[in-house]
Amino acid sequence: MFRRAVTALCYTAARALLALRPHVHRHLPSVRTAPLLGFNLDSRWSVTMTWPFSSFQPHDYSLPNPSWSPEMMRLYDHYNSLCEQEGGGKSKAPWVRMPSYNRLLKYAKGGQCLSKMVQAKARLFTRNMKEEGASFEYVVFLNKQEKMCTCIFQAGHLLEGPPGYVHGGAIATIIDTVAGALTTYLGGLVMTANLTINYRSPIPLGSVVLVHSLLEKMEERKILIFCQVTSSDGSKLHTEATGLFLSISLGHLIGG
Ligand SMILES: CCCCCCCCCCCCCCCC(=O)SCCNC(=O)CCNC(=O)[C@H](O)C(C)(C)COP(=O)(O)OP(=O)(O)OC[C@H]1O[C@@H](n2cnc3c(N)ncnc32)[C@H](O)[C@@H]1OP(=O)(O)O
Repeated sequence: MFRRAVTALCYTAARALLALRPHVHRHLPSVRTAPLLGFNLDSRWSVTMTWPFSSFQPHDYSLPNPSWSPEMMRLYDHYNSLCEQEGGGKSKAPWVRMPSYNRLLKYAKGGQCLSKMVQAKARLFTRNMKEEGASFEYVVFLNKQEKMCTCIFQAGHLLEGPPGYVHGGAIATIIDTVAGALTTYLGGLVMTANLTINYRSPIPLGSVVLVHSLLEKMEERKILIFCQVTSSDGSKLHTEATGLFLSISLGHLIGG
């Protein structure tokens, strides 16, 4: 369901971008979408394709790869078993796995002065490492009923800060990503306005932790999120954070 919603969002955004930039126009099949960037928990979205840009299906990085540790796999299997299954099984299950690609918009203008070369090479920060297991390995599960996300995060060796532990900026990044995913689901296109982080205990490099992200308050364009990073068994608190996200227009993103 969420995958379809994200696809519809990407599709709608792509159409708007392409309308602004007719010289890159391509044929996009017709699709029934909700209003532009208007995610709604109760809406029923219907799309006839899985990827709006071409017949090429991008790699979904939220699926297991050989670098995932047994603990990562155990948690993945656990949350996956609580999910809606493709084809209708457990359709009432509140959890969905969120797919994750290394680009959000293929033709995003990305501000006013992004060159074609930069556009072509642009990649999502958390998905830009070719070597599996070297940096951010993660999968985000969304609970639609509880309006929360849980991310299973395995921190690779390139994320070192203090010797043997994860860099605080990398922790901030995964928190921003998980909270950003939740707020995108709740509020459409968003940007982080404020992130306040308390680092309570260091995260060992290579370990698997859980990043929980929960809606605290939603007031017009403002979405307030509470986050906790814990050890995989929940016994140790590593990090706490609050994030303020603001719904934005597509024009804000592309410098219009
Ligand atoms: C398209 C396909 C998508 C597919 C999707 C798939 C999901 C895949 C997930 C990936 C997840 C990645 C997640 C990365 C998320 C980033 O990393 S975003 C990058 C980092 N953030 C930025 O660069 C943002 C830079 N800042 C800005 O652009 C602007 O300041 C903002 C945040 C958009 C706000 O500007 P604005 O819209 O003009 O808002 P403004 O009118 O100033 O303020 C509105 C209200 O908010 C309040 N406010 C604004 N800023 C603040 C603040 N910092 N603190 C407190 N209050 C504030 C104001 O006081 C005002 O309040 P009221 O007066 O209404 O009560």
